[in-house]
Amino acid sequence: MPGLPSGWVEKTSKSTGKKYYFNTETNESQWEKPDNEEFQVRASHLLVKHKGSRRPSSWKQNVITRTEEEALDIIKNYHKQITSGKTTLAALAQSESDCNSGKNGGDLGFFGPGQMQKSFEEAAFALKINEMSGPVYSDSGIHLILRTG
Ligand SMILES: O=C(CCc1ccccc1)N[C@H](Cc1nc2ccccc2[nH]1)C(=O)O
Repeated sequence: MPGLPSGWVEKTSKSTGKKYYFNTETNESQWEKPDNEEFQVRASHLLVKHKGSRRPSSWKQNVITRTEEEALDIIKNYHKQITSGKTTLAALAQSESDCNSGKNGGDLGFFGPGQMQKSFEEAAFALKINEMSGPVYSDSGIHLILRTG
């Protein structure tokens, strides 16, 4: 679990027994766990699903029938197109990603630990800013991940 930003502590409300968060430096309190930016990354991704994907359907194709091997060949081709400078991950995500985030160039926004599938999270957190992964497998299919923040 990501830590709390400095100054924040977790408390339990005496009246409701609910957990809340109190900042010992500012004396502010809030019900939501404060986001810890330093534990967050921002990333975009390009997803190629296959017949074994958790949800073998997408805006592009109602029923996805390609095999995992075929998906890997496609992802490797996209990886080559991006690393050669022929195109960008955002452009390919827009036209090719099997995830709706493709509409937004594959941008997933900021996320912290525990928010994405483990294999995706580990790959994204291992990247430097502006670095792109190789093929990353998740229950959704095979991804290319670009860390942007
Ligand atoms: O879960 C979603 C929506 C993700 C999303 C985030 C932010 C903006 C727009 C979409 N789509 C799945 C495919 C999928 N599986 C993922 C696993 C990890 C990260 C992104 C993923 N995308 C699917 O369509 O099966």
